[in-house]
Amino acid sequence: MPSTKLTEGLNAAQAEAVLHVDGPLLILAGPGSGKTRVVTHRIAHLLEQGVPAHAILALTFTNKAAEEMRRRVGTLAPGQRVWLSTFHRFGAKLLRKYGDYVGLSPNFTIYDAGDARKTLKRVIEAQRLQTGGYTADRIGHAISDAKNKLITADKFKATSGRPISHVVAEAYPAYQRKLIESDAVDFDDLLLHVAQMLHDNPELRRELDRQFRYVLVDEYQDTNRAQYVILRALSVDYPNLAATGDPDQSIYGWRGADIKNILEFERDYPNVKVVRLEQNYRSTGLILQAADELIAHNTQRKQKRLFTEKGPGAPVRLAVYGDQDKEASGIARQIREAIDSGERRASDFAIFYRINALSRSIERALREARVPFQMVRGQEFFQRKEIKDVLAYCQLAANPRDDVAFERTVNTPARGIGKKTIDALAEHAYRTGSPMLEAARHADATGLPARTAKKVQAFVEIIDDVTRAVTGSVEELLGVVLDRTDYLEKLKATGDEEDQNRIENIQELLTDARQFDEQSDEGGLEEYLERAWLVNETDNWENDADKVTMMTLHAAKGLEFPVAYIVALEDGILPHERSLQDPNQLEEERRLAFVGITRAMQNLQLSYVARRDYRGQRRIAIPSSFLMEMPRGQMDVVREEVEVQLDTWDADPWDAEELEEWRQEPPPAPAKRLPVDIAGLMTTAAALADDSAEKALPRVSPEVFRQGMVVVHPEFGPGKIVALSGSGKGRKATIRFAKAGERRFVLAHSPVRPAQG
Ligand SMILES: Nc1ncnc2c1ncn2[C@@H]1O[C@H](COP(=O)(O)OP(=O)(O)OP(=O)(O)O)[C@@H](O)[C@H]1O
Ligand SMILES: [Mg+2]
Repeated sequence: MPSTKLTEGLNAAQAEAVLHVDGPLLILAGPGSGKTRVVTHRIAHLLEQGVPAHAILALTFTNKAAEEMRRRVGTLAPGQRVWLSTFHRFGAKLLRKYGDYVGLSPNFTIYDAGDARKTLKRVIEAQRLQTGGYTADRIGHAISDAKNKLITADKFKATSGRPISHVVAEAYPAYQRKLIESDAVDFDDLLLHVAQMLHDNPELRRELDRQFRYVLVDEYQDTNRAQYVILRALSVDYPNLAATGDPDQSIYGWRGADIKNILEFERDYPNVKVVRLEQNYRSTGLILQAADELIAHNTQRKQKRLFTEKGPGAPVRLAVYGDQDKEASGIARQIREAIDSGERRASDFAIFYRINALSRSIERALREARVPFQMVRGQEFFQRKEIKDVLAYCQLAANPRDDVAFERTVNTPARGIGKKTIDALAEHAYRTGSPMLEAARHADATGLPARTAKKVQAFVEIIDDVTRAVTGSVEELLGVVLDRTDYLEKLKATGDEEDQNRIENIQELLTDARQFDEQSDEGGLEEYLERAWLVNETDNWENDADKVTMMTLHAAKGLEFPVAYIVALEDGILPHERSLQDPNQLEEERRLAFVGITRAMQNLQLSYVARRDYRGQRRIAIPSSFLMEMPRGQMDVVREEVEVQLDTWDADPWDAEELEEWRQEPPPAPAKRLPVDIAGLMTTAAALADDSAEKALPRVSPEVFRQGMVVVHPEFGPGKIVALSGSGKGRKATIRFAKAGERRFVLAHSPVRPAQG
């Protein structure tokens, strides 16, 4: 039986899922249990069973995941071209073909967030809509929210008690009309239009359902309403939908992802086969246990079993640093040493953070330690001004109704067409119901001064020339744009260093276009632009480069690394401050931490610092409440801060004798395991409020403390008691710390200990 090759090395549950052919299938399982592996093997198995490649559709959330799946299917079933894509690119493809169902031409433009926001602003201005003080950004978010929930512009209703909804009720339909008039869509439309088109046109739905007979979705827990409806519509007559997911890894609630989709799956397909995978093949036991205990604190979840046969492995390290620079250099040093000793290679390591802003000190430290690294960041290249400028010419040539591209290009590079002229053209376009390029074509009839009209005319001629070049290769087309606009020459002429960088970027764009022309068989400008606009955060990640990976926790989903670091486990960062008021959001933050922890295969370090410069402020950092929820007794607790404090001791006005005593018998030495229960490190407000956490604090009687005594505090380092008051549980101490200054503690609740302890 040929399929044994595909199930070789799989466990029974995995094999069962792989060999399942017809009928709905739901694979619910924790991290590292082989869900993604099952999807690829299942595709290969379907092919082996004689299912034609074009009848299989596999949807993922990032281009990288799609690419990786394509690669793996390629090795299992060489030469077969299955449709593997992200939801958004799949949506774009369908709309190119069937866009007339929703009023789009095949050349429609995809607006990124910036272009969409510009359009919204223009609409608000042109129609003089009352915004009630809400910014275009806020309104845009509300519209996006509605779209993700499949609430179309005509169905959106203002609700009393939500003032913004009254603004949105006016702005949303106007914005949507403008998009259609511009033959453009925003990202959300790529799903919304498709869902609507499938809903409104039963014959089209039937046709596509038949075409995509087998649909597979990985990371199903992150689907939103629109994606759910699309999947549902494609699996009515041929209900061969296979979804894999882990509700505990749902981290896109803020983008409308809805865990309910999993529950509805079981309702919509009553005869669904549900497979649970329970063996984790990725991580060692102690890492898994830390993850498991953390996620157990989420209330809205089902308990899952997950085991590993890898043994306990190394304990999870919990490292405390003085500040973010020490955190960064500490990590860089560890990595450097592991590489130098030959124990590890750079690509074994990943460093995760909650937000991109935290990456700066790490980047610097890795550079100083000469550790090669790659930072995975979104969209950047195609978001650069010069790149958007040049591509906007192509965009306008492809779609003459694209007013955003018109406004971007009409005076870039500067050709003496000012804001007044542009406003006059916009006004004329609005009145006559025509696109701005059309208004520009009749510039002499718009009442503009003759000289200005001439300049506008010259611009229109450039666009016409570019339009004639659209049928050629993308590289040639870009050549025509650069040639007709003198874009490069004008940058060269400024002599500005920034502009010289821009020139290099444009050259990189030309290279990118050349590669595209060579590789794509269908090719074409739309395809190229689509690729440019639908880039994901992880697109620039090279998984075969020997470099340390740095990325946000969101980007880390689905990946794995032998060694992982999660930095800044501090309240307000992870969990993010936005989530602190809302239990649902707090649970999503916990899932995000869970995703991070479960990326690690053999080693995991979690860290926080005592002081962090963040958002332009230096502040005392409070360890994340999530740390309290993990099995701290089994972690390796490492502090590097005390040493630092001693180094700066001289600045302190304490007497020399006392200092000498300190040096001879130092408190917890750097980089050594503390005898203190790690719970003692957790001085969060939560710890004080939470009875069980309090019990875990080291038991030192408040009566032990004396005036003048040298004590140590896990965050602030060593300090000296300068005042005492009260007694028993109410005994309070004022302690002066070398760096953090004077602070007051209720001793019974504080982790302060005598220095010798
Ligand atoms: N039966 C197996 N035998 C050996 N290794 C396996 C087996 N199944 C999966 N693996 C390996 O375990 C690791 C995790 O698998 P995979 O990435 O498919 O898990 P996942 O469930 O998709 O995880 P996540 O939820 O994080 O996306 C991979 O390195 C994979 O190759
Ligand atoms: Mg996976």
